[in-house]
Amino acid sequence: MSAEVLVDDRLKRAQDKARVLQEALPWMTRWAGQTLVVKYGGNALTPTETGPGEDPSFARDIALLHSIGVRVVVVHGGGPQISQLADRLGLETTFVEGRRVTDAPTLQAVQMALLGQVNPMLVRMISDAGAPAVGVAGTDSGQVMAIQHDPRMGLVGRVDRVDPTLLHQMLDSGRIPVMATLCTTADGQTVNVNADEVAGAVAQALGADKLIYLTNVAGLYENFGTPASTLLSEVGVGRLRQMIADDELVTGMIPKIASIVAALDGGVPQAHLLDGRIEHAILLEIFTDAGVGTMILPSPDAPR
Ligand SMILES: Nc1ncnc2c1ncn2[C@@H]1O[C@H](COP(=O)(O)OP(=O)(O)O)[C@@H](O)[C@H]1O
Ligand SMILES: CC(=O)N[C@@H](CCC(=O)OP(=O)(O)O)C(=O)O
Repeated sequence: MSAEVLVDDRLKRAQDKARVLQEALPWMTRWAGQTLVVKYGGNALTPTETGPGEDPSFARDIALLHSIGVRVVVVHGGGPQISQLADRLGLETTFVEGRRVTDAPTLQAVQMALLGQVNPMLVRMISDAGAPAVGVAGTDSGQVMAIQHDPRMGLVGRVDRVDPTLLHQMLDSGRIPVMATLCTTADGQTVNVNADEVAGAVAQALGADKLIYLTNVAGLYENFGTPASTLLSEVGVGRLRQMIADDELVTGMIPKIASIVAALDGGVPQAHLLDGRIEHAILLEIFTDAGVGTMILPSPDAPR
């Protein structure tokens, strides 16, 4: 290759980077000082034989958002990691409408996987990326209180209320709270709560400006699992209500969409469903004009 072609090539790459920066800058200004709740689904991590799987690009994205002044809270799941551990312990796994039936031994597996594996791993990854992450659980200081709603589900709760005081204090002091979704009932019982639900309730209690769910699909599909399946790039809460009423949602999408509807009804202005397995999914969503995944707005004409 001639010297001119090489110089040309370097110039083009530098110009591409300059274009990316130019596109990102207004979005950086727009999001500085805003509060973002990111729900990191266990499905966005690929579990390995020895651990829950790692994702340094996610950690670097979170650290970058923090460095430009975004107040970030990470709420994580770990469903596949819990199932893997339960399987090793010889425990049977049963899900009802996207929620795990949880008896006492299963609750121990949930605690081991979330508090012993996934939470410390995410805290370490974000810290390694240069940002001050702090591991917390819904049970800490009773910040997420839950109600045992269905005896058939066992030690499973639904969020009753969130006290955001501790989270605000951590955000005010420049920390990134990373929350595991074990919660407490009024009589002091620790319960397993679906992470989508906790993320939505935390976003609402914090008055967050954006709620992002990272999962293992490109976004929300109409006619999911059929040849007519289509990705929705933008959708209003009204359409989501219709999908729930028409039983169009299955498995893990049920708690996700229900919690997004509740969060937007509770004042969170926008939510996103993104494929967390895509490198830099969050940055692509926040810092590009086109965005990726599915954007959910209270109404079609709501501000972006
Ligand atoms: N309409 C839909 N659009 C996209 N995914 C759907 C839909 N309905 C059900 N799903 C399922 O929801 C899953 C994501 O939920 P879940 O397994 O709970 O992930 P996570 O661990 O990220 O919370 C997808 O892998 C997909 O199989
Ligand atoms: C009650 C209930 O279902 N709790 C979930 C908590 C983890 C979770 O929600 O993980 P994902 O976000 O990866 O699905 C569970 O036990 O799997």
